[in-house]
Amino acid sequence: MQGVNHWFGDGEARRQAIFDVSLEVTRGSLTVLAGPSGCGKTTLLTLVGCLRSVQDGSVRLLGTELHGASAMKQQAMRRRLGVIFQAHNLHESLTALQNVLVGLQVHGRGGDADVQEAAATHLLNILGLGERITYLPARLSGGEKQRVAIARALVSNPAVVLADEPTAALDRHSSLLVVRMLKALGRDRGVTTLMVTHDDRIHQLADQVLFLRDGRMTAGAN
Ligand SMILES: Nc1ncnc2c1ncn2[C@@H]1O[C@H](COP(=O)(O)OP(=O)(O)OP(=O)(O)O)[C@@H](O)[C@H]1O
Repeated sequence: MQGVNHWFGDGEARRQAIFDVSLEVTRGSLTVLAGPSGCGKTTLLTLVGCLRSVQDGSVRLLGTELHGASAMKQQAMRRRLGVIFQAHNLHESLTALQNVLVGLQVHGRGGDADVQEAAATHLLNILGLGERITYLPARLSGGEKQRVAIARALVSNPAVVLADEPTAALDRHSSLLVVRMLKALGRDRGVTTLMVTHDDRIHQLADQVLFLRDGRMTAGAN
């Protein structure tokens, strides 16, 4: 990102939420975005994730400029991302496994159904949900649902993972598992993760921690 500004609302209600933000995230790294509630973390994630259009400044994602990118281009870029947001948005009528497989369909990945199912099952196993792959979300705890959403985001082998508080509902053991998994994906496959989290333990494991305050980058936690 270079010199990014962003506004919400129109007319009298128009407010600037992001002020001249520049940042760089290296391929394969785990970067944490931190800062108080309302400082603009989610806004930045949604700009990188092509979920909002860039209004001012430059956002380059995987070598592509997003400022001025067409809707089609933005859609194509979204297919290369794995997105984990706070609201899990699991389909209530689908099992854990089926919810993960939806992650592949959304990304337009064809291929052998058995291979896909094996990949999804493998991820759910690693995330400690092996016993629950046939459960509907209603029978899963908040943390279990969150892990299904994580598996869904990762199953399509995204180049970039964007995660907003992905470990908020997880205990210490599961949080560390998820972060170690993301770090391993970075090391082995060059997957880049940009994550919003308040969890200090994750800050310690990150390659880079960026702090925001009132929509501006700051030098450190304050
Ligand atoms: N859709 C919107 N319309 C108007 N204002 C918005 C909208 N989304 C965010 N804002 C405002 O922009 C600012 C940044 O919000 P944002 O959600 O990015 O903060 P955050 O750091 O992610 O907060 P939290 O940690 O509470 O999730 C806040 O002042 C918020 O009220």
